[in-house]
Formats: sequence, structure tokens, C-alpha cells
Amino acid sequence: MATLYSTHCGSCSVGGSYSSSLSINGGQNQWLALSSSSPWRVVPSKAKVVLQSRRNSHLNAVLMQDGAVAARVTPIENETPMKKPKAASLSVPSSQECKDAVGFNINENEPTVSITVVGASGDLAKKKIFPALFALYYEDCLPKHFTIYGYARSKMTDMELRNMVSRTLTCRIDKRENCDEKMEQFLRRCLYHSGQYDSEENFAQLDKKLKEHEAGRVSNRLFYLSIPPNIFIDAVRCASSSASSAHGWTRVIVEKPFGQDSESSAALTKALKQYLEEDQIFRIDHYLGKELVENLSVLRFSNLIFEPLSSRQYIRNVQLIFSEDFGTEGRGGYFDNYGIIRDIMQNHLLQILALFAMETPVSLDAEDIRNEKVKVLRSMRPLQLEDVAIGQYKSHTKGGVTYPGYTDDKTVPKDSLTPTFAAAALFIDNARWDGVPFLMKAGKALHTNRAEIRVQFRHVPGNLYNRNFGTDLDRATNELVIRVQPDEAIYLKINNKVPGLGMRLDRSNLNLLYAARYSKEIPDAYERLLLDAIEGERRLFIRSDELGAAWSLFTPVLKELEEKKIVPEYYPYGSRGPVGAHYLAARHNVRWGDLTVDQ
Ligand SMILES: NC(=O)C1=CN([C@@H]2O[C@H](COP(=O)(O)OP(=O)(O)OC[C@H]3O[C@@H](n4cnc5c(N)ncnc54)[C@H](OP(=O)(O)O)[C@@H]3O)[C@@H](O)[C@H]2O)C=CC1
Ligand SMILES: O=C1O[C@H](COP(=O)(O)O)[C@@H](O)[C@H](O)[C@H]1O
Repeated sequence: MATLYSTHCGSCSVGGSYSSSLSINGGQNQWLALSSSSPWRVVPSKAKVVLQSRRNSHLNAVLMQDGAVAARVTPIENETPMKKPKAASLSVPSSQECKDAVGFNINENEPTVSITVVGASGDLAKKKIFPALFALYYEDCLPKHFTIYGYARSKMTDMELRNMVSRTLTCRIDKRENCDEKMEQFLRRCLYHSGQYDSEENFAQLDKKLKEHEAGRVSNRLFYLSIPPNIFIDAVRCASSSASSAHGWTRVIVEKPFGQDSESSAALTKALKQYLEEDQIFRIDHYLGKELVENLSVLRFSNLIFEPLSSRQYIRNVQLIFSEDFGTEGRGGYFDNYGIIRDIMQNHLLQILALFAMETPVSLDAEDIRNEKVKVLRSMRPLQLEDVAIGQYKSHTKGGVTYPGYTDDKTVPKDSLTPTFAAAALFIDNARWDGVPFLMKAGKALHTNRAEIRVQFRHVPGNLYNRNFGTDLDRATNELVIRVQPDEAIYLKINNKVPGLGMRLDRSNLNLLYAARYSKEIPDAYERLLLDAIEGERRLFIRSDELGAAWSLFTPVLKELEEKKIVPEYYPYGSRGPVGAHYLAARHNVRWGDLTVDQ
């Protein structure tokens, strides 16, 4: 038994087709470049072998009976049972497999990925997960051998599942070639198993079916928990005991909500860890998979002009804004137990804040990035009641149409005080951000649909042109806007001379509008995240300590709001939300940047 040391990815997780390299006996000059087209490299017996795998690279290594290692880049995974041993090592495969490997005939050694969507009959599965899997298939991003299983209690045949799924599959606008054919091929790989979420027997039946499809290959298994949170643990327990992979990795994607406060979240983490190692848990926050959220680090850390300005010295405030122009229609039952602070702020907006405000990570490795996020979250002050304003939408009639109020939803108690809107001011008590208000605003049933980050810069000291701005100096400061959705864009508001003989200044935008700059359609967040989970890339998933730090910031204020039964300010459906948000901002010398139309 020889140990494979991975210098880059710990457990050597893989996917894609970039280069990797391999060194023998630590020799600097003995790195062998590996690429998907390279032949197998055979390493001498008893050599200490280091495999280095870049993100998105498939690394395949086989230990031969005489102790030598054959390696090349192609899909393979570390062998991760549900509770995986800490050291990654390879067991000696049969001599036939070794011969095949060296003789380039490695088919039976190629791993397979089985993706089980638990809760396949539900809204998220239909709306997001199956379409994302199809998009990955269409783009040839899924491994060659894969099977998708839908699992839920509803009785359905494979054909019925396919019919259900086919109704939500679409092809990208820019890629329609062979779309129908690809859809059919994809649907043929989708199967269904009906079972209870707490039945080990039902999961064992699933296991049997998965094995048939895996046909003796190294089997990697991904379970996507697309079910209500109260059944997460049952499903994980059963999947773990009866359907985890014996010879490959097993990973579980867990959907939010991850608890309701620090206590319940810690209990959920503890329960999950009874059955899974931390590195098998992929807590999804789909905002981390959004293109512009991923771009935040690129913008800051690869552009000299932004990084030096990212501090209290130059930034007056940062605003994280989420608004939806529809209410909780259809999800009122879920929403009433959570409210907007838990639904949007504690996760999506806080994650964006952490990525925006973190220090430069040591590298782009998942753990380095997550370490920095944890550091910044731990430097934050828990949110205070006086720094929060809450609201709830009420019915409103406009143009002869009556829009329902939040409590008109039959699944919501008539006397519910659950906020559907909140504004909050948060602070990071570290050297970089001391005193800079980070304002969050999130609401449902507002006048617009939008998610954006607004960075307002300080005034130019001794500005020669002050008198050209009149008294409203705030309006003359620079503002960087990162519009996450819709119409992804990054623009910088600058002051500019209006062309002509006079000296008149106006505010103009240096504008990067994605639709104009890039012809490629932007992938859905779920595509990126599913692909990462398959590849074992954890960068965009939430680690348990990160989650704990996030809950610590919001739990005290949530408790206070609920214990004191604070009544939300009512705002009409389709409005800009309660005025309380403006008072809150004003107390911190901030004016919300989304009050004027920029474009
Ligand atoms: N929908 C969305 O837009 C989003 C959802 N999420 C999260 O994703 C997960 C799935 O969401 P969504 O698809 O909307 O959920 P659903 O309410 O649609 O539930 C998914 C499936 O779970 C089963 N189920 C529902 N309620 C119960 C219950 N009480 N006991 C046992 N099984 C039940 C049903 O399948 P069957 O009866 O066939 O077993 C249902 O089809 C949730 O955790 C949700 O919070 C996160 C972000 C957005
Ligand atoms: O997680 C959630 O996100 C959606 C908004 O997601 P988006 O990608 O459409 O912006 C929100 O509607 C939902 O309430 C929340 O649970």
C-alpha cells in the first residue's frame, strides 16, 4: 500500500481537463506534466509520489501490485466512504486492472457518478436542479458515466419523472444545436425511485438500483437534499447507512435553511456529522454560484485600482440590496417560520459581504478562502436591535388590480409579525473596515426585482470642483455598483465634464454591461454549484464554522425581535418599502444608492 500525497487538493478531488503534475521522490526536476492526452506514466516501485491536481483537473492514479504507481489525467476520485479515513490512499487493484491501465485500456476503471435528487417531486428540483443538470450535460460537463435518480415519496414511473422534468428543461439561447436530441439522451439517464425519507430499506433498494447502473465501476455518489429541513437528518442517516458508496466518494448537498438560529444550526451540524465528515457536506448558498458574486474576488484581487481603495480610508459605506417584486406566493408556509432576515440576510447577503470584505486569501483553495471569510465574520459586531428596521407588505390596489398582503396568504397566520422586509446596519471591527457601515436591505413585494452591491466612496478632499456640485456633495462621490441581477453589470459612477465651452459637471457611468460585452449566456448558479460538488470543489459552499459565525451575528437580534414582538412597519405591495429603512440609513449618514435610476 503506498500513500499518494496531494499537495494541492488534500483528497485529490477532480473534474474537468486542465493540467496536473506528478513528482517522484520529491525531485524538483522530476515533475511529469500530465494532461488529458498524456499516456500513463509509470513510477518506479517504492517511490514517494506526489500528485498535484489543479482545480478542474481529473487525476487518475493506479497503484500497481509491485508498488509502482501509474498516473494520468482523466476522471477518477479519491475513495471516500461515507465516513472517510483522513489519509487518502489507494488500495492495490487487480493485476488485470493494472495491465489495462498501463495498456491504456482503462474503461472498467473509469468512475461513475450517481446523482440522487432527494425530494425530486418538489419545486426546487423541477425549477432548478434538473435544469441545471441538463445544462451541465449539454455542455459536456458531466462525467461520461453518470446516472441521475429522482427519489421522493410520490409514486412515479421513470417515464413520469421524465415527463415532469422535460417540462422545465430549456436550452441556452446561444446554444440550440441538437438541443432536442440532447434532451432525450439526458432524460434517458434520469430514473426514479419512490421511497420514504426515513426508510433504510427504501434507500437500500435505491442502492441496489444504483449498483446496477454503476456496473462494477468505482462509484461516486452525490445526494442532493431538496427536501424540507425537518427531514434532512432522516434522509442523511438512511443514505449513509444504506446507499453510500463502498468504493468511491459520497457527498451530500444540503439546502438552506441550515437551522433557525445558532442553537438549531449547531444541532443540525452535529447531527449531520454523526453520519458525514465535514468535507462530505456541501451546504449550498446559491448566491455564491452567481456569476457576479464569483467575480467579486476577481474584481478586487486582480485589479490594482480596486484593492488599494478597499478600506475605511476611501469607502464611506457599502450597501447590499435585494428586492423582489413578488410576495411569498406559494411559499408562505415556509417563509412564516423564517422571515426575510433568515431567508436572505443571514445567508445570501452576508456571504456577499464576507467575500467583499475579506482579506486576501493565501490562495484560491477552498480552505484558504473560507478561512478568510470566517475571519471577517468573526470580526463583525452582532447586529443590534437599534440597527434594524423591519416591514411587512400589505394589500395594495393599483391600476384596478389588487395585490394580496402577506397575511392574506392562507398558510400565514393572520396575526403574523414575520418581516418580509428588513434593513440593517452591520460593522466590521477590524483595521480595514472600522467604522464603515455595511448596510443591508432585503424585501419581498417591492417595486423592483434586483440584487446589487453598492460601494459609495468618500468625498474628494479639497475638491477643486466642489462649487460645481452645489450643496449636495454626496451626489458627487464615486459609486461602484455590482449588479448581480437582473442584467448583470459592473459600473462606476464618475464625475465628468459635460462637453461644451462651459464648465458643467455631470455624473456618468463607466459601464460594463455583461449582455453587451459577452455573447455567452450566463450559467445558472445551480449549474456551477452542482459541477463544483461533483468535482469536490468546496470553495463556494459554506463550512460549519462559517455558518456558526454567521448565525452568531443574527441570533441575538432575531430573538429580541421575536420576544419583544416588534411590530413591522406595513408597506404597500409594489412600493419601495417602509420609510424606517431611510431613517436607519440616515442615522449612519447613508443615503440608499438605489433611489435613483442609474441606467
Ligand atoms: N423552492 C425554492 O425556490 C427554494 C428552496 N430551497 C430549499 O430547498 C429545499 C426544497 O425546496 P422545495 O422543493 O421548495 O420544497 P418542497 O416543499 O417542494 O418539498 C420537496 C419535496 O419534499 C417532500 N415533502 C414536502 N413536505 C414534506 C414533509 N412535510 N414531509 C416529508 N416530505 C415532504 C415532497 O415530496 P414527496 O411528497 O413526493 O415525498 C416534496 O415534493 C427546502 O429545504 C427549501 O427550503 C432553498 C432555496 C429556494
Ligand atoms: O433562497 C432564496 O432565494 C430566492 C431568490 O433567489 P434568486 O436566485 O431568484 O434571486 C428567494 O426568492 C427565496 O425566498 C429564498 O429562499
